[in-house]
Amino acid sequence: MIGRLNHVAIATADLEKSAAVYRDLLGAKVSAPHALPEHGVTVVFVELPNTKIELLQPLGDKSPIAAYLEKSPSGGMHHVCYEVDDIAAARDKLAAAGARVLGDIKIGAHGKPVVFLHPKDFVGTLVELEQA
Ligand SMILES: CC[C@@H](C(=O)O)C(=O)SCCNC(=O)CCNC(=O)[C@H](O)C(C)(C)COP(=O)(O)OP(=O)(O)OC[C@H]1O[C@@H](n2cnc3c(N)ncnc32)[C@H](O)[C@@H]1OP(=O)(O)O
Ligand SMILES: [Co+2]
Repeated sequence: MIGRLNHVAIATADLEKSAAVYRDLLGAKVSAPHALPEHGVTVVFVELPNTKIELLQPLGDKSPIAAYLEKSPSGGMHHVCYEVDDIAAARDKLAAAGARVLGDIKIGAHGKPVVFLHPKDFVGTLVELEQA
């Protein structure tokens, strides 16, 4: 079902400082910050030759990454995103198998449909699916 690794997301309380680590220390191509109020995050994209890193900072008072940062104030790996050909079919198949699907399919940071799967059903890792 899953295809390419689309991105790995890292939660941070200080987006500017984290972007500087990737840009200035690691020498990566780093975007300007994009606010995504529908997702409750501001994101910076780090372009790597074979995938992307998303640096995420909470946006608004109901951010889905706020509780994570309370537990890990220095930040950390938040989710992995795999590409699928048909996101509705993937969601339905996983839900039928008993996996917890978190909310509805939404349009994600790359303008494509995305949906999240509960970390407790995926080896302790929050999984995002993105339609390729
Ligand atoms: C940039 C836009 C978009 C894109 O296109 O790429 C994005 O990536 S947006 C990214 C942010 N959006 C989301 O994360 C949406 C989905 N997330 C959620 O629905 C919630 O965050 C959650 C996963 C259900 C957790 O909700 P929360 O209120 O934080 O619940 P708990 O704190 O009670 O956590 C329950 C349980 O799960 C563990 N947990 C939580 N988050 C993670 C995580 N990221 N990775 C691994 N494990 C996680 C948490 O520790 C709890 O465990 P226990 O303490 O053992 O119960
Ligand atoms: Co993501």
